[in-house]
Amino acid sequence: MSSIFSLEQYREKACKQLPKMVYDYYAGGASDEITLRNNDRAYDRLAIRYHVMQDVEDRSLSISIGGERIDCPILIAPTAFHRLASEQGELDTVRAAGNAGTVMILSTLATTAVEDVVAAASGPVWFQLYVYRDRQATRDLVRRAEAAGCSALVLTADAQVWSVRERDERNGFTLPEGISMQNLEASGKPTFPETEGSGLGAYVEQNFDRSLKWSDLDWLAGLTDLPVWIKGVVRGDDARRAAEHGADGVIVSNHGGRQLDTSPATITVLPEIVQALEGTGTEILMDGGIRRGTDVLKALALGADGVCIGRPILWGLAANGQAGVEDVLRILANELDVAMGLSGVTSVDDLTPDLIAPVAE
Ligand SMILES: Cc1cc2nc3c(=O)[nH]c(=O)nc-3n(C[C@H](O)[C@H](O)[C@H](O)COP(=O)(O)O)c2cc1C
Ligand SMILES: CCCCCCC(=O)C(=O)O
Repeated sequence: MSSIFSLEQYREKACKQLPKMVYDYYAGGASDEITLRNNDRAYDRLAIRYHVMQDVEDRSLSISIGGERIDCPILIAPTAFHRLASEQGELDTVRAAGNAGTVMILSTLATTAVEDVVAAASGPVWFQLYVYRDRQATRDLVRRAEAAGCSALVLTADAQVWSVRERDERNGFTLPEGISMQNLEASGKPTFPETEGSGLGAYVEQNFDRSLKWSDLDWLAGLTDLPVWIKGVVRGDDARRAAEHGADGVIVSNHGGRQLDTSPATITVLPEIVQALEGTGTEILMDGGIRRGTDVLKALALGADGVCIGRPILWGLAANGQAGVEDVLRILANELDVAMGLSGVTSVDDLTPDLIAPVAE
């Protein structure tokens, strides 16, 4: 019987086990980490106005997303470098995703090749795309993701310019010998720069396309038959533009507080984005600071079709590999199930905005 009951306990365990450079990279945010903290805290400022006497004997957490039915509305956000947390890295994560009945979104910067990840999967894998200055390298990534069997592409739009990440600078973040960005081997862009301080900024500077604009979303949507999502949106007008430029889905995200510090907590901008996308058929996911089932419930009630979690997956992975990731997903899903039952709701579709109210001061 596990003595871990919460995602916070997984974070504490991972913190004890991981080298400081890795823990800080996973845990950290941009600059003063204000958005990082606000992502978490914003859920506490919302109360759940629950119903009673609703017969909640039979409950289901299943949802349809991107044309697929999955058991659990908690998806795995794309995060780089899983082999810094466990030897099997992304293979552990994708096996856990399959057993939990959810989607894994694989990072461009995975430390396992997309072909190997999909081969180990028993559920859907989506591919997160960073657009490289070298468009042929970007096309190659798309073709590899398609050929491997990924079922959607997720274009990350909030990292054209690298943020200031003081923890990584202080620690001189680098990739250890033997760990590399496996999806970029073919395009000859696998190397992590040797620099003073963190190599992350230098890599992004050299490789990511800073000129990314809305017409590039049309370009990507025209390049592939896969559904295209855009990740990193925090405004209604941008969400609407994304839909106009061919996005099938939008991920409301501020990159877990790792890019523009003092950008808004994602749960606070979700209603604006839901409103902007009304009637467009564009699906909505959101991430940032989700650590409790009640956080998930609030996001779903305010109009997200599902949520993603980033760091808690890495904590599970570091603490206990595949079993740790499965346990993180199990704990959060169980908390959501309890929160739904106690709110008088039996299915995700029945979570509605009237359940949520600002906490009275
Ligand atoms: C260590 C780490 C690496 C990340 N790498 C990527 C990435 O490669 N691509 C991407 O689009 N987002 C990346 N993100 C952002 C996550 O996809 C997600 O937006 C964020 O982690 C959600 O917040 P949470 O960690 O509070 O759940 C990363 C986040 C972390 C913590
Ligand atoms: C190799 C440099 C880029 C790493 C990007 C991973 C990421 O998005 C993050 O937030 O960290």
